[in-house]
Amino acid sequence: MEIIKTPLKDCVIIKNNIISDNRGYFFESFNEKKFKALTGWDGHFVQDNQSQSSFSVVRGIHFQKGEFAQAKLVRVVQGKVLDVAVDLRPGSDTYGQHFSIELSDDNQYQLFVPRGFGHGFSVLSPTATFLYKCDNGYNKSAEGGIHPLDKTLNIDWRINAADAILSEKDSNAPSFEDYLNN
Ligand SMILES: Cc1cn([C@H]2C[C@H](O)[C@@H](COP(=O)(O)OP(=O)(O)O[C@H]3O[C@H](C)C(=O)[C@H](O)[C@H]3O)O2)c(=O)[nH]c1=O
Repeated sequence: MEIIKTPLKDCVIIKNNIISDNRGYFFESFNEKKFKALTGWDGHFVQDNQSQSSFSVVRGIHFQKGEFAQAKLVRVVQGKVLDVAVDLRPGSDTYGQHFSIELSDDNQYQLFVPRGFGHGFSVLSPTATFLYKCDNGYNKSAEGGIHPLDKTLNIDWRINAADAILSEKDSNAPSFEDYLNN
């Protein structure tokens, strides 16, 4: 396992050690001791989630508020997505900035999205199966969101925005400006 820093402090890429042989491949998809030693993170994951989406779906930008905020360790086990983390930490030098990375069953990269970030992804393959660990449980009443096509965030989802498939919740999410003003 190798940690690669991103321009957003504490948001890091995990490059896994893929062990291949004549049968296929093996890698440790999560090892708490190694992960904590390499990242310095002192949290604990309590929930695993899985979703499957079709091409051109965009899920996000989501976060949970306050004490219910979640750090996430995200990966793709089938297909390819563009994964995006948005720094929403008050006082952060990179507040409002985002980092995007292609996660796929080919590169087997993972992204650690700390608490205080918004998160979303777009699907670049016919289907994508997305898994992620959370260090805090789901709390519907603490959910927050920003419209993924927001002009201020100006995220290039690498799909045709006009074809983006959004949930009703995401279609009605506030703009970044409205988020800032609330
Ligand atoms: C997140 C979550 C959802 N749900 C239920 C609520 C809905 O009935 C259904 C779908 O929820 P939602 O449309 O919010 O799912 P996504 O759009 O995939 O949202 C997730 O994907 C983006 C990219 C994220 O980063 C968030 O972790 C998460 O919000 O699952 C649960 O029962 N537990 C959960 O932890």
